[in-house]
Amino acid sequence: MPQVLASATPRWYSADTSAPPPAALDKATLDKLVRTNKVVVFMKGNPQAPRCGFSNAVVQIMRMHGVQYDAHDVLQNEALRQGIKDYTDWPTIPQVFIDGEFVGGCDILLQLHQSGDLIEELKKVGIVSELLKAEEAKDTAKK
Ligand SMILES: N[C@@H](CCC(=O)N[C@@H](CS)C(=O)NCC(=O)O)C(=O)O
Repeated sequence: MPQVLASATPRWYSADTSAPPPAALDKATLDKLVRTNKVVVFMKGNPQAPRCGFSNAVVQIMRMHGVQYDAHDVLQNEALRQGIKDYTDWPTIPQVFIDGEFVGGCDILLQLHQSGDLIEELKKVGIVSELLKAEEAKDTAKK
């Protein structure tokens, strides 16, 4: 490559494919991470600024239910990004855990939300969904 072009190559461009992929986080670390709260979400970005539409959808669903959760931004940590995919054998982000158990990604969470099963899953771990509270308040007002 002529010198002038080489020096004009943007710093983020690299044709170097010999760099090793980042190590994935180990199972023991992830076992702990998925239990830091009753609900844990691995996402792109954070709840205030999701950086992918699927992660944003999960945030919106959690918000509707008024759920407090721990969110881990995989874009800040490549070892976490790969580690969580290996851990669940699930190829994509976001990933949602309830009580340490893998629930699924955005599509599954949306299905659970639409069927009403998310309210039940949350109830099992002692979380009363804001949607359930609103329904109950409506029923009480009718009586
Ligand atoms: N249908 C998936 C959509 C999620 C998805 O396709 N995520 C992609 C793009 S954000 C992904 O994580 N790709 C692998 C990666 O970025 O590491 C779901 O239900 O969560």
